[in-house]
Amino acid sequence: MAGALLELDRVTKRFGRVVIADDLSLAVAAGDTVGVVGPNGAGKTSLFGLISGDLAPDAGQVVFDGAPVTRLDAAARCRLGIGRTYQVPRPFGDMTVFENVLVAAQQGGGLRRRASYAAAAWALEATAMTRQANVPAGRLGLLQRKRLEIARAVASHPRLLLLDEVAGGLTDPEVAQLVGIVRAFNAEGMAVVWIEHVVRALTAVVDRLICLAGGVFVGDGDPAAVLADPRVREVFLGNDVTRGLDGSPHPDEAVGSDR
Ligand SMILES: Nc1ncnc2c1ncn2[C@@H]1O[C@H](COP(=O)(O)OP(=O)(O)OP(=O)(O)O)[C@@H](O)[C@H]1O
Repeated sequence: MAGALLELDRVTKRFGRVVIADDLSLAVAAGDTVGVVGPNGAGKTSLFGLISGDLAPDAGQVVFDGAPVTRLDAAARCRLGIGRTYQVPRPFGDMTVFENVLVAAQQGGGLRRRASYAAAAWALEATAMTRQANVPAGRLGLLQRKRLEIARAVASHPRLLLLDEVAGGLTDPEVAQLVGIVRAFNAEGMAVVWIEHVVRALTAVVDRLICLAGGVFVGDGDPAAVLADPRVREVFLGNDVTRGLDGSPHPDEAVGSDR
C-alpha cells in the first residue's frame, strides 16, 4: 500500500512446527485504528513481536514509514516511532511511576534529559497518572499498572502504538476511561493497533478489525462485518471467546484481576 505507515510483506514465523505467521501481509496507514482478535495462542502477541522487533521473522519484510526495519532490533524500531505495551507489564517496582516513564522516554525513545522529562510528564498526564507520579510502581493496582504500561509505551511519542490486552480485568467505567485515553492518542495522530479480548473496548475505538487464527488473517475489515463473519465465528468455536464476540465478558477478562 503506497504511503502506509506500517507494512508486513509476506511475513512468516514458526516456533518449531507451529506456524504463527504464515505469509502474512498487512498495511496500516498513519492514524489508522485497527483491532486484532483471535483465539488464545493464535499468534497475536507474536505478531506484535514481529512488528516491534522483539521477534525476527523467518521470511518476509517489515517496513515502517517506507523503510525496511526487518533487521532492526526493538530499541531501534522504538526510536523510529513504534511503541508497544506488553501483556504482562514488568515495571521497575522499586522505581516511582515517573522514573519508570522517564526510563522509557530516555532508553526507548532516545530522548535527552530535558525532552525526556517533558515527554514523561506528558505521558503521565495523558494516561491520568500524574497523581501517582511519585508512587513506587510496585504498589500500583491493576488499572494503574495498565495505565503505566501505556504511559511507558507513549513516552517516546510513537507514530504507531501497539496495545496488547490493556483492558482485561477492568470494570466497565475503567474500560470507558481507557477507551477515552486511546481515542485521545489517536486524535493526536498516532496509529493504534490493539489486541484485545474485551471486544466492546475494541469496537469503541477501531475502524477496522482483523481476526488472526492459524497464522493467517481469517477476517479483515469493518468490525461489525468481521464479527458477523461465519469464518471468524468458526475459529472461536469451542473457545469461549464467542461470548466476547457477543459483547458479554470474555473469561480472559478475569485474567489479572488481582486488584
Ligand atoms: N518464544 C516462543 N517460543 C516458542 N513458542 C512460542 C514463543 N512465543 C510464543 N510461542 C507460541 O506461539 C503461539 C502463539 O503465541 P502468542 O502469545 O503469540 O498467541 P496469542 O494469540 O497472543 O495468545 P493469547 O491470546 O493467549 O495471548 C503459542 O502456541 C505460544 O505458545
